[in-house]
Amino acid sequence: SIPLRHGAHRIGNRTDSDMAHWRDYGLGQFIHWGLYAIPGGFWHGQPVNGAAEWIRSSKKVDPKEYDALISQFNPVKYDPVAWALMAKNMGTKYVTFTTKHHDGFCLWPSKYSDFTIMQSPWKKDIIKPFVEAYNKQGIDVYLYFSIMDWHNPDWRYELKTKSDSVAFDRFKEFTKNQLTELLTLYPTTKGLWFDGTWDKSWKASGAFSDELEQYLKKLRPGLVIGSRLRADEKGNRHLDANGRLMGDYHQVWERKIPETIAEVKGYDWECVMTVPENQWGYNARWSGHVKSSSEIIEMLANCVSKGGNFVLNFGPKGDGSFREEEIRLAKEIGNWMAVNGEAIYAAGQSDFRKEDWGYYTKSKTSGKTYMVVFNTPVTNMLKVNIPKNQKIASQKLLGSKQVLPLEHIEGRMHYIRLPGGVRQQPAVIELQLISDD
Ligand SMILES: C[C@@H]1N[C@@H](C#Cc2ccccc2)[C@H](O)[C@@H]1O
Repeated sequence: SIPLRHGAHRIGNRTDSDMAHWRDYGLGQFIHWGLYAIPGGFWHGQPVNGAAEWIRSSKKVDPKEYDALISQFNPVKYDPVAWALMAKNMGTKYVTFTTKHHDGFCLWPSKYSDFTIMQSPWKKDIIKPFVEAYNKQGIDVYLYFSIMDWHNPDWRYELKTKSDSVAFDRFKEFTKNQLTELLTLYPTTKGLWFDGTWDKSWKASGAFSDELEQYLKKLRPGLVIGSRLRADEKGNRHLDANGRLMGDYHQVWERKIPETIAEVKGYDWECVMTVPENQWGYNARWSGHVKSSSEIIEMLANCVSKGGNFVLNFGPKGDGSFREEEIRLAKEIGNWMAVNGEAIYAAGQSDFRKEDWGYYTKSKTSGKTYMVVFNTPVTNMLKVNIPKNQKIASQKLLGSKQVLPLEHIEGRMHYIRLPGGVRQQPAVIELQLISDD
């Protein structure tokens, strides 16, 4: 292997209780909120292509005019208690909240920047009441932080000259100071979700990213940090030059889900997903496909069946209220989770071979296996290939507890018959297995 000073320092996944707790979440919420929620994808009355939270980078937008939005940020409908209740009712176990996106606007009173909530009409910390409200609902809080900061004059995409490096050294110090602030002001933070680390300047800062991660974990032992923070000294990200994961979980799964278990490569991982095609911040015009609650539940079950967590993004409006589509989705997902959550929480990959009708998950607590059914065959007969040395002791529909007919086909192959009728939401069957010596 290639000798590295700033590559992965651990081979294999974390084995501590904080990471075991992270592994069991199942369902998370992402919230993208900031100045970009004010224009909501429009500029001077015209729609701007691309993600709403990237609008400052559009050729149609004068950055100075964008930055002046700070004088309009006064979210009179911001109600973190109501936000946390909506998340709780959805069945959320953890939330990741944007403290600073690429535009550099800080939702907390950072003393290292003049572009914060304190210079807006709101003049109050947004993050503190958010953390308190979510923690009160038993939801763990993770803080999103963009390394790339378009507002900071010391940010560089590339280090071409000596003066670039001098400026970027100041920028690194600024970054470390802001992160220290966040962990000090919000000590219940369970982890940091880094973004904006794809440019050459950061790829050339592998040693710093390594030292920063070690500094943060010393400051907050147990902190969970994904693979998007680090670069090794050769500029590799996520996996170092020896193909080893740099971080506590694989953070590449943005708006995509591994097709196969093999693609997971045994790492801890989560998928972060938008409701429309690619909008994280509020966009007044959702164009293209908007996902239904059943589609989202399928993505959730798919991720859990492959040992990962699924995190759904919400983009509140500039006034702090949520759009109707997101309120409805949270309710519909919550209704399903209330009945079927045991197939998702503290669950992961099962011993069964995947079938066309949907996904198997296995509970780490009860040991039960669950069939999360999305594609009901016209026969209503679900193929089940029972693993060797096991047999099914019971097969019940979650919710109704209705025992379903089990029919042996041949060898390990069986059929479980689903009751007929049209279903609005995916059905879940609980399998109790016993050894078949
Ligand atoms: C979690 C998501 N990461 C951010 C991004 C991006 C991005 C940037 C360049 C090319 C493709 C994707 C989005 O703005 C959102 O914050």
